[in-house]
Amino acid sequence: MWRRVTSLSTVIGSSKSSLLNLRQAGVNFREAFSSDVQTSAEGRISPKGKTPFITFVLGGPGSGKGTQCARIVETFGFTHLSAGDLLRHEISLNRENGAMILNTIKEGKIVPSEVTVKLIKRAIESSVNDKFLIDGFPRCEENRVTYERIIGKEPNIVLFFDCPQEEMVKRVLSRNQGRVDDNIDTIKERLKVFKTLNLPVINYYAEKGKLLKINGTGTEDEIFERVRPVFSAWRYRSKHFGLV
Ligand SMILES: Nc1ncnc2c1ncn2[C@@H]1O[C@H](COP(=O)(O)OP(=O)(O)O)[C@@H](O)[C@H]1O
Ligand SMILES: O=c1ccn([C@@H]2O[C@H](COP(=O)(O)OP(=O)(O)O)[C@@H](O)[C@H]2O)c(=O)[nH]1
Ligand SMILES: [Mg+2]
Repeated sequence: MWRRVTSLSTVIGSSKSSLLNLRQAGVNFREAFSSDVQTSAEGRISPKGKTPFITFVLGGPGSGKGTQCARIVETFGFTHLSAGDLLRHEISLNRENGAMILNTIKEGKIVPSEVTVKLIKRAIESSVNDKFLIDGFPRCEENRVTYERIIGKEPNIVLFFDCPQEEMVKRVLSRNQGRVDDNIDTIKERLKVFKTLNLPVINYYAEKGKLLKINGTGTEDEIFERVRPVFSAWRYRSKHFGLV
């Protein structure tokens, strides 16, 4: 089971108290906020020569990943890499994999890991930033293992937006972005894929002490107030201890 992070909602005040609350919530700080992490055989992947600080953002379809990522970008200066957006961009460019990606998304299945990881790697390498939110990835164990093999490091922390299924379905059906997968049939498949393939990845990170489970219900503002302490703690640590 993942570690419960319900106390996040009560974290207010200084960044120091945020750190304490997060520690009580079971976050492994040595692991989560350390810049002393492995790099790939090809060397460091950040253009600044620094190992980037990577946050994976997970949750079911409609759990609010993209919405909260936009808020984190605005407040904490991260670069948002949505795996789904990177894949949709490939479709729009009519690249060789475009048709395969489109069909996979229509069916609510998972695109082959190497395709997605290469897009993520390219986006990280072409950015001048050194802190990233990777949204909607990894979606299965094979995604996770392929990422670690190609990128050469694990994420520093993993956010999981926990949201009831009925709420996720309601949000997706009213998203109105013209997405080919925002229909009831594909949503059913996406929910199945989430439960069977993504939850094991979420549990894996919980076991490693890297998971921050966030209650994904309530207004966008309320949810962001649960997210904020995570990054306030990160900023405090990076300022005072010189870590990324
Ligand atoms: N807290 C919230 N309450 C109600 N609707 C929300 C909330 N957060 C996001 N939404 C809306 O729900 C839909 C799905 O949100 P999104 O961030 O795209 O989720 P995800 O990236 O996890 O699929 C969007 O239309 C978004 O505007
Ligand atoms: O790493 C990823 C991310 C997304 N997708 C595909 O892209 C779709 C949409 O993903 P996105 O993250 O945009 O959906 P969200 O969860 O935000 O609704 C998924 O259902 C998958 O078919 C994938 O195959 N691999
Ligand atoms: Mg999204």
